[in-house]
Amino acid sequence: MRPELSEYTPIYSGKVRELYEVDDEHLLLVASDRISAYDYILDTPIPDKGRVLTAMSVFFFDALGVPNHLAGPADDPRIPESVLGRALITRRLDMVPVECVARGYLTGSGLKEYRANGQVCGVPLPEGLVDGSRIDPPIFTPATKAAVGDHDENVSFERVAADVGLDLATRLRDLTLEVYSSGADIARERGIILADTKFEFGHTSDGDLLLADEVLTPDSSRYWDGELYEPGKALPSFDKQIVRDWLTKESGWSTDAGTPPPALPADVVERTRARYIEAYERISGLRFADWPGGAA
Ligand SMILES: CCOC(=O)Cn1cc(-c2ncnc(N)c2C#N)cn1
Repeated sequence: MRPELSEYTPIYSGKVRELYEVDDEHLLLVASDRISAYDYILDTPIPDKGRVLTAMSVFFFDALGVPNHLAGPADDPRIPESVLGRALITRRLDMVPVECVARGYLTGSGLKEYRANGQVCGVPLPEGLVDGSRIDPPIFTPATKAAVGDHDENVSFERVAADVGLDLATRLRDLTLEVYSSGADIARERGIILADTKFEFGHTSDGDLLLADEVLTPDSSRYWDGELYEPGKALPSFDKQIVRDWLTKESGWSTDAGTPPPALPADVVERTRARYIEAYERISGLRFADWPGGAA
């Protein structure tokens, strides 16, 4: 008999995920079906999004072989039925307050900084790069965690070293670049480009540094369709572009409307759900139908 979610104490609620306390040593990390676009949380959920992204995290945690915070399988008996398949039991860590970002392609806030001063987070880049340019080797571009609703602030490696110490900053950079490169190689072999990603790390009570949070999901990374990539061509988001295009080209809403986006039509929801499942099955080589928590 699985416990009810109400038996666990909620300790954190993000835009699309929640964290609960299971006991002194363990947490329950829950991924919702909510989707964000243009800094709004949309009213319309994408069925199974939480389960697909949880499956992606587990695939990468297993594939990357890096010490991490997972403390049980996807069907762990401590996971309530209501969130089975979109929740994981994790070790409770002392989180390092750094958003550990790796970039293999120049876009987003990195591109904005590059255009202003030819570097990103203090890392100088070659001249002449444009939106979508490859950054090889990838770079570590950390950020400080912003308050809910704000954007994270890009900071330099030196600032991270000043905040957490040079040794830990160096380990965070090395691990971030190693894990990103390994994950990006796996995805690229299967036709999907992970342009950039954000990791979080934490310490155990014994002082071990573990990879935490979600890893290499479409919510923590930019997913691009490798078949569409051309050097210097910024790509639409593999998972969110259907929603973005409907919102800005068909719904009558616009990002400067000053009003929340409208509800999504059923076909946009279903095509978006299918894109998440396609990304998971292509990258993992596994069937989403085999993942726990599906309709009985
Ligand atoms: C709702 C999702 O959580 C976050 O966005 C960031 N966050 C992570 C923790 C955390 N805290 C202790 N131990 C952990 N294993 C974790 C993890 N993961 C807190 N906030």
